[in-house]
Amino acid sequence: MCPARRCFGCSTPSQAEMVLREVPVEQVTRPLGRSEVIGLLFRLTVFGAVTYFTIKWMVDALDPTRKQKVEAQKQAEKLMKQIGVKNVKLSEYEMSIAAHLVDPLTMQITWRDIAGLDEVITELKETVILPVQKRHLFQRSRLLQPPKGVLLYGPPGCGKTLIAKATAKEAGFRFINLQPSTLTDKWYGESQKLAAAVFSLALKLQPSIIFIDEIDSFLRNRSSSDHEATAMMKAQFMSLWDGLDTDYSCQVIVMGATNRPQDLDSAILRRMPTRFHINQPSQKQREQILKLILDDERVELTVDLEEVSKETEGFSGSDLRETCRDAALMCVREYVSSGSDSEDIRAISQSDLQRAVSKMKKSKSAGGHMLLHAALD
Ligand SMILES: Nc1ncnc2c1ncn2[C@@H]1O[C@H](COP(=O)(O)OP(=O)(O)OP(=O)(O)O)[C@@H](O)[C@H]1O
Repeated sequence: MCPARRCFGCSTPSQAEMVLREVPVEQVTRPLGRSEVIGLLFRLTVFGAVTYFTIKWMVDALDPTRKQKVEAQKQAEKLMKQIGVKNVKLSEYEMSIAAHLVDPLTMQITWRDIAGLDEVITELKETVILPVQKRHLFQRSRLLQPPKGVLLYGPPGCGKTLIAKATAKEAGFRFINLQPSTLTDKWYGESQKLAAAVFSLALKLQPSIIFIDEIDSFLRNRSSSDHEATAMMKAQFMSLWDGLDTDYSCQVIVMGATNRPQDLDSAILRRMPTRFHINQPSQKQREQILKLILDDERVELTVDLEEVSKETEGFSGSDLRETCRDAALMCVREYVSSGSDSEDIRAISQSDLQRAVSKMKKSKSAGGHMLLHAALD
């Protein structure tokens, strides 16, 4: 007898045919019973579910950004709870942007924390804050709508970030503090989804400010050397930004800060018609900043801040703060080294401030030399 199939050479039936002959015909052709169908469906469902979850688990395990995403999600959920945002469903990408969200209620910076920039503050109040706070007064005028883009430019450490935070705080805006790396250090294609998520999140949480520090590093002059994904992300960012302009009632402002406005793409500059130059503080401004920084500190009555302000030409607000901190630390160091068990640390004196100023001048010029060498190398 031929083993497997029917042998056409002879008329002997194959093994398979023999087996089939033994199964009654009605059993092969009869329709399945109800319980058999249910059993089959159940088995198919279990099989499908196991396959789906296994594949999902494998994809998750292979995703290098998974840990970051989980962290971002936790952070975002915490923040959303804090700011009382309920019933707003966020996508995975919006979640990772929401991790950079700052609640105006928990934000500490107000106008009172900024010295010497009264003109900028007044203009911001008129152009940005008032139209938001008194919407009904401005509603009918297209000209008086708050700008969708504001640029703060000037040397580092002079208060650009302070101004942005205080604006959000005073206007009651939610503040999305975006570092360029959030969008650019991503896998191919992710940047665009994240850029879209920035705007969709800002709209869901409006009124909100999208603050982009070092906006030049992110939206600099477009060049042919741009990576294709970067170029696409920039283009998309701009078109989403334009979308804000067409939506008359939306309350989202993009606020950018830069030390290098000349590096900004002209298309970006056009989208930021309201610009503020936050320059290196003048002598009068330095005196005001020093006064503010030392306001809550123990300072000898003989300290002459006008004198200190004259000696600190070229210092930024941040340099002044560091100088005052150094002077205060001198008092602490003296207290520790004297082994005193007195309840008080002595007040900051004029000579502490003068020593701290010379130290800062030295470190600034050393920094300057280092930069010069780096540029020449
Ligand atoms: N006008 C100011 N009044 C009070 N403090 C100031 C002022 N300018 C700067 N400072 C101090 O310097 C710190 C740094 O300021 P800020 O971060 O706003 O500078 P920036 O211009 O954003 O700098 P960067 O370009 O480096 O981001 C502030 O936290 C504050 O302590």
